[in-house]
Amino acid sequence: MKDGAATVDPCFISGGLTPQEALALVLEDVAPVAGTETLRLAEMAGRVVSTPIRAPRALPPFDHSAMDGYALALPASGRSWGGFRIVGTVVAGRPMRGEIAAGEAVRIFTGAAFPLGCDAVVMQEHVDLRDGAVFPRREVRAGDNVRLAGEDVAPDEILLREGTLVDARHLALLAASGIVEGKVARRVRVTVISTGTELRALGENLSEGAIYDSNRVMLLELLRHPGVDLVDGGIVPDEPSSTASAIAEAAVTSDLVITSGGVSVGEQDFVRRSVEASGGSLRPLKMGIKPGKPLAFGRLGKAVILGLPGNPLAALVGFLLVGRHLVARLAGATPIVRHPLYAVAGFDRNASPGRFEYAPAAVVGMDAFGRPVVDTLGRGGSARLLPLTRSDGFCVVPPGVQGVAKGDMVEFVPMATVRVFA
Ligand SMILES: Nc1nc2c(c(=O)[nH]1)N[C@H]1C(S)=C(S)[C@@H](COP(=O)(O)OP(=O)(O)OC[C@H]3O[C@@H](n4cnc5c(N)ncnc54)[C@H](O)[C@@H]3O)O[C@H]1N2
Ligand code: MOO
Repeated sequence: MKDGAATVDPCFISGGLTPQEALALVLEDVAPVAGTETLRLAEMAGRVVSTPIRAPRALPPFDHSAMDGYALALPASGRSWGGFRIVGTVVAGRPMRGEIAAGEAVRIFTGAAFPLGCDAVVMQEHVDLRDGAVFPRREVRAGDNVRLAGEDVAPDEILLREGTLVDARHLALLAASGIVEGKVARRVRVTVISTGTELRALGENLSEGAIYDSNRVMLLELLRHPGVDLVDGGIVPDEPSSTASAIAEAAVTSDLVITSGGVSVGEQDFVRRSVEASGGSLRPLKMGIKPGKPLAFGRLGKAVILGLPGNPLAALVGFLLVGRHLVARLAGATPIVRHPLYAVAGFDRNASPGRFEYAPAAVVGMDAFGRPVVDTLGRGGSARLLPLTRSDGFCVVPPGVQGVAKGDMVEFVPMATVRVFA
């Protein structure tokens, strides 16, 4: 494919559901957690608004000047030529008493309450001053440089909708409105468990055939957020009873249990059987993706279970495509609509029949049109971590006959979005 964005040939989505279809099925099955708490303003950052917050007052609360200059009381004719006698000064925080008569002016500063009787503000750069009067050098119209009470927010208007993930901008809006506290959804409790007899925790000795557990620290970091009550569920060996009891225990206190490893088809893949043995269910998602195909989703009691594959890149992609959305849904956050970004492929790659391939890629430059060019950094593989650390995101190679050729536009998912609530 040479021109335009790589499109998906539906005949080739035979390997499973598209990521969007699989996510929609999963989210259909998950409801936001019940329970709210009331928090002080600064503590609301990173939390999800559970009840709409309305404006107790207008913003701005009073008419005021947008510039340093002179507030003019225009004559009935509306003309602004000639001199306006300066009768006082008004600064921010100290409103002026009394009313200004037509033909008079007040020295005014940005943020100062607009004096009664005045019609407009002229910037100080646009006037001449003579004999205690101000002479505008250009026409001034009523309303110029005046910010009216309520022009930003009307009283009782909704400031934050239910489902808003509170960030610095929302805190500023609430503070401007004088709101000291607000109701947010309770934090979502997520437990992360690594499964695998070969896994060792950091600090332990590596015996023959063992590796250090790297998924847990990665997933915990991707989940670290004020809206998440994180639990490190440790490592469980590939053994039915310990896997079952670790998952069952976590499911009692957690809204979401994320496991990695043990979800594939081998006899040593105990996660599904463990969840089922405890009375829950866990099904492969049948998502047509590479890596990450063995992803599984289910329930145990009230908890949602997400089984990520063991290979680190596959676990990360599973978290990108499903895990982070599950947490957002459980928290009651309004889904963030992100339109796909595209970049110019600096590489050739065959498509994987029936699978969307997520290939770590780095931005390596710009083309003649100023568009970013991305490259996939040589040989990848779902067990490799080093190329991942050198990448800026993922290129999505869609299923289709042609694959991607140098110069094609490919979807690019920035690494910054591979996080909870991102
Ligand atoms: N016969 C088949 N074998 C496999 C298939 C398949 O379809 N048929 N799929 C392969 C794919 S793709 C993946 S991905 C893996 C997923 O398998 P599991 O989720 O069951 O994962 P494990 O077998 O437990 O581990 C896979 C790999 O990852 C390493 N691992 C596991 N946990 C961690 C961790 N916490 N930190 C670092 N590395 C971890 C583990 O040692 C294995 O090397 O299955 C393929 N096989
Ligand atoms: O999910 Mo596996 O790592 O696709 O390669």
